[in-house]
Amino acid sequence: MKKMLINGEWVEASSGETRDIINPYNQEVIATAAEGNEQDAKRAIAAAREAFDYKEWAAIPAAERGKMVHQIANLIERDQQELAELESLDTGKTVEESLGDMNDIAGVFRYFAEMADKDGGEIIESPIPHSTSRVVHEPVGVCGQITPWNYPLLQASWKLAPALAAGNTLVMKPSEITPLTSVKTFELMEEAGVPAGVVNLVLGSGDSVGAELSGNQDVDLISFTGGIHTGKKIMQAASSNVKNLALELGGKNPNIVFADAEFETAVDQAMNAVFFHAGQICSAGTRLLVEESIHDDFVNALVNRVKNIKLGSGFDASTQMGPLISKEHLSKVVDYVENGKKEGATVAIGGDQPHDPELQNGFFYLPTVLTNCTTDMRVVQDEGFGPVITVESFAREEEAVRLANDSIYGLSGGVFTNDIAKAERCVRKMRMGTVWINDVNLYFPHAPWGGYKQSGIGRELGKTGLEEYQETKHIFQNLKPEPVNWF
Ligand SMILES: NC(=O)c1ccc[n+]([C@@H]2O[C@H](COP(=O)([O-])OP(=O)(O)OC[C@H]3O[C@@H](n4cnc5c(N)ncnc54)[C@H](O)[C@@H]3O)[C@@H](O)[C@H]2O)c1
Ligand SMILES: C[N+](C)(C)CC=O
Repeated sequence: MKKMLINGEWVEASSGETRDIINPYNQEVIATAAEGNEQDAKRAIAAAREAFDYKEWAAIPAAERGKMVHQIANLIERDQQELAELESLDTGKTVEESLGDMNDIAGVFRYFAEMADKDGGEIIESPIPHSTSRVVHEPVGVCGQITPWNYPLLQASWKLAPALAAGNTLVMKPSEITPLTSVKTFELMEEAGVPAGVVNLVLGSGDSVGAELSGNQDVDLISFTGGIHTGKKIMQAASSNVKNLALELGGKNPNIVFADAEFETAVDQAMNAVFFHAGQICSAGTRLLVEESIHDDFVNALVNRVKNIKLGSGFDASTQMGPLISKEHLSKVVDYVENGKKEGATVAIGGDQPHDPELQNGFFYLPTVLTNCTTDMRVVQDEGFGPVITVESFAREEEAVRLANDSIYGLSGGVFTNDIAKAERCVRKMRMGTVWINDVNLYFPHAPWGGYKQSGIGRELGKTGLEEYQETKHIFQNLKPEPVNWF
């Protein structure tokens, strides 16, 4: 039984309810987890409040917090194989991808550990005679953190590491369908010496635990990664006590390929952009925009490569693409493509579930390329979150940028060209939080991550990622206090 960590104790749900955790490759039950509810969330919030307001955590020097966060990184590195296998069991992604995630995750903890004691505040030149003025950064308080199923531990690490480094306490709710690596990591945080009540883990559904975290008056900040519709609900709930709010939402990310790009690289990266983790990536380059003069050659080359993508178990070293996360999500991807066909898109390859008998117990969908797409189609505008790429063509640079920006989302985008000036012109006009030139889907702890437009509010990672977990306080001191005699 996977339990919840509340105030330093591993507990079952107060209701006694549990949930089966399913392997998306074969639908086997891989674990049973406590299914918490609002009452469990309330207890965890109260513990985090108490730990922040009245326990020794607030007095621990920043350097000590930094050491603790470093130790979490050490333990993640020690247990990376076990964590990677749990992540692959839970999500279906290949163990190779999960090992890459674990390496990134340890790096995130190290990055924020290093930052923990580097901020000594700032002296302001006071305009008032005989006074001093300075700015200090303080933790926000109790943080509610809600994470999705596609990168369960990676997305959690982007929240846990800065929150702890900045001196907050927290309650995390992972996706109810992928809690395994979060449970293990909370065990590691205990082992690293994080005091009781500072980190709390509540398992359960978004409607109960997630809604409580978003609306509860004792939570000072809510940090959410997930879909746009949930993000809007959380934003509304967070208004009840004007919480600090960080939203990392979805994307419908364009990848522009100009005729002068290095052809083989652009084809290869167009595939990397969308077929890793079966396209279940917020920044997946699902909208391919190809210059007219190379459109047909590009599509042919892409289809020839896509034919060879090997689907299978994440635990088989030859597998390149695993299943989708769940039956419900598979049926959404099926509907998304079927609607695209009705709208007039042509299936160049894929467009169906595989017929291979070995894949029939898993939630597989074939890697799919849709051509004859136009920007007004739902299949081009909506985030499908599956292994599906739509192809549009353009004649001129301005048209490529206009098509790229024609979206409610603004998470990420790519440009492939050998003309540096053209690349720079394009990326400066693209309304997205991350843009890549001649590359795709790169992220690292030092650079901020987040979205323009409806892809979110705020930034994770980088210096900004720490600042999200800090309040800014101005301290003014009068060095020559005397009556003003105004009244
Ligand atoms: N921008 C990013 O960095 C980023 C990263 C990863 C995933 N995502 C996005 O996440 C989405 C896929 O994840 P998902 O399907 O798990 O998203 P989701 O919005 O369905 O769920 C995310 C989390 O929110 C919880 N939740 C659901 N309803 C809630 C409510 N009413 N109140 C509070 N919490 C609630 C869920 O239980 C889960 O833990 C995609 O849209 C993807 O683009 C974005
Ligand atoms: C943010 N990222 C790219 C790690 C995962 C998005 O789903």
